[in-house]
Amino acid sequence: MIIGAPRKRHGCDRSTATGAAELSQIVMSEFLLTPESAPTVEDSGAASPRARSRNMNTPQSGWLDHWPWPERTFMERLSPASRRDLLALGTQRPFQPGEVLSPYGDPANSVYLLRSRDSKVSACAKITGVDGKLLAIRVSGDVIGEIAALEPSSRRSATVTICTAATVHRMPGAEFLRFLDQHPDGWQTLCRTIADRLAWADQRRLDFSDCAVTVRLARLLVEFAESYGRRTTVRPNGNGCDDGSTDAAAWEITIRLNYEELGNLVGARIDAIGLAMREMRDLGLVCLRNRHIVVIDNKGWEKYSVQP
Ligand SMILES: Nc1ncnc2c1ncn2[C@@H]1O[C@@H]2COP(=O)(O)O[C@H]2[C@H]1O
Repeated sequence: MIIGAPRKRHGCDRSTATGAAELSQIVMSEFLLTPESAPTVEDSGAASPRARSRNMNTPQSGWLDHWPWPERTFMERLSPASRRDLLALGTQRPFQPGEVLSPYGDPANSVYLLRSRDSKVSACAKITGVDGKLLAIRVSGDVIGEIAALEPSSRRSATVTICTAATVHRMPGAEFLRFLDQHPDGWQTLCRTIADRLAWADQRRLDFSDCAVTVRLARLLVEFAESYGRRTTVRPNGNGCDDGSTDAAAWEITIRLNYEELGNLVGARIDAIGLAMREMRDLGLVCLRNRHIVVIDNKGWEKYSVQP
């Protein structure tokens, strides 16, 4: 899933419109292409001998038959047979947070399938544009690098950085295209993924032009909580979240995002994000635990036309 494929549509009062400059910056960062060379995972050679020995072209891939792929991801949408065939392609290797999977402008065209190492914690990758601004997040079950595979003469449209320990299945672009051709649900699933991405971008642009920063952020946080939240309980104490057994139900967003990254996603400056977070904290809607944002189940979200 691409955070966040839109599930709800909301309008906003035009009186809360934000600057067109902010909007155009985000739009530009999605479409500008400037070739640039940087070392890539692909340039560092094929998979290590260890990784090759774990090539999924083995019957061992059967244990992934029951893997809990997150909802609306490429893998979740494929039929079990197609899923098995995709996992049998290419090689896999572990990645650590901070490792760059592919840099912006790179000419390589492998396709990557992201997978969590632990079925209870979703792996994530951050997608950043040429200006280093966060454009999107991909999680376990998503394919990454499909754009260059579709047009082999193009360069990577964004930098992809792993943000939690993950296993990455890598396959040559041509093999991925063959997979799509040979499986009835292949192309359809890829199109649905790209449609989600377009819809999300459209919704963000609507929000950017119509809604106040706090509303944009509230919607994003609730979407993140729905898609990537881990159920928990909290007793908010003003700043942090004290754990408690009988306290408010909440969702801890498993992906760590700083204010700058949140600002990139909703088209706002870091100080505006700080103010919006403070407002939500004061209303008992969010708190912070180990630098993870916790979204608290509270009627107060209705103020922003959302409810977790
Ligand atoms: N706006 C975006 N939203 C989600 N994923 C993206 C976005 N821009 C780029 N990507 C992904 O990042 C990858 C970078 O390499 P590719 O251009 O081959 O394919 C790209 C997509 O898989």
